[in-house]
Amino acid sequence: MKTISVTCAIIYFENKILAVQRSETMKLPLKWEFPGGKIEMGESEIDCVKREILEELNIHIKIKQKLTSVNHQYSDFRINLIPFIAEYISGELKLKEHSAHVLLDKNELYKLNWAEADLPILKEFTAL
Ligand SMILES: Nc1nc2c([nH]c(=O)n2[C@@H]2O[C@H](COP(=O)(O)OP(=O)(O)OP(=O)(O)O)[C@@H](O)[C@H]2O)c(=O)[nH]1
Repeated sequence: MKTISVTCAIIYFENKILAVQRSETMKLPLKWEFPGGKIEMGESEIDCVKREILEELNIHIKIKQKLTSVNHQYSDFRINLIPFIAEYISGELKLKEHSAHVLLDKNELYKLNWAEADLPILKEFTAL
């Protein structure tokens, strides 16, 4: 089965963490995730995550730390999800693809209905 490599960013924004909700028409509809997307051919992980955040949210970020990648099997694809902690630098936040966003304290993140592959990331991040 196909494995896709996807980067995502846990972004500190105004002292909170930004989470975004997938739209009804995306894969994993209405699940919450950290924004990001698929790595393009020849692209570095960091270039990918910065590009995706600019495309999806219209903001610039600075990468602070890489967390542990997660390999997860969904029913129809396998994902290698590569997480980074980042901070907001500039730009006006605009959702280009997602249906909603929230800014939460670290200890509130678990309340959302996360994409399954994000759960180990959430666990590692909240324990930091
Ligand atoms: N960006 C992002 N994607 C995630 C996370 N967790 C997770 O399982 N994914 C999955 O990773 C896949 C790739 O992300 P993407 O944002 O490039 O996907 P996409 O909407 O372009 O996919 P599609 O066009 O095939 O529906 C999606 O199927 C998404 O469900 C996450 O935290 N962030």
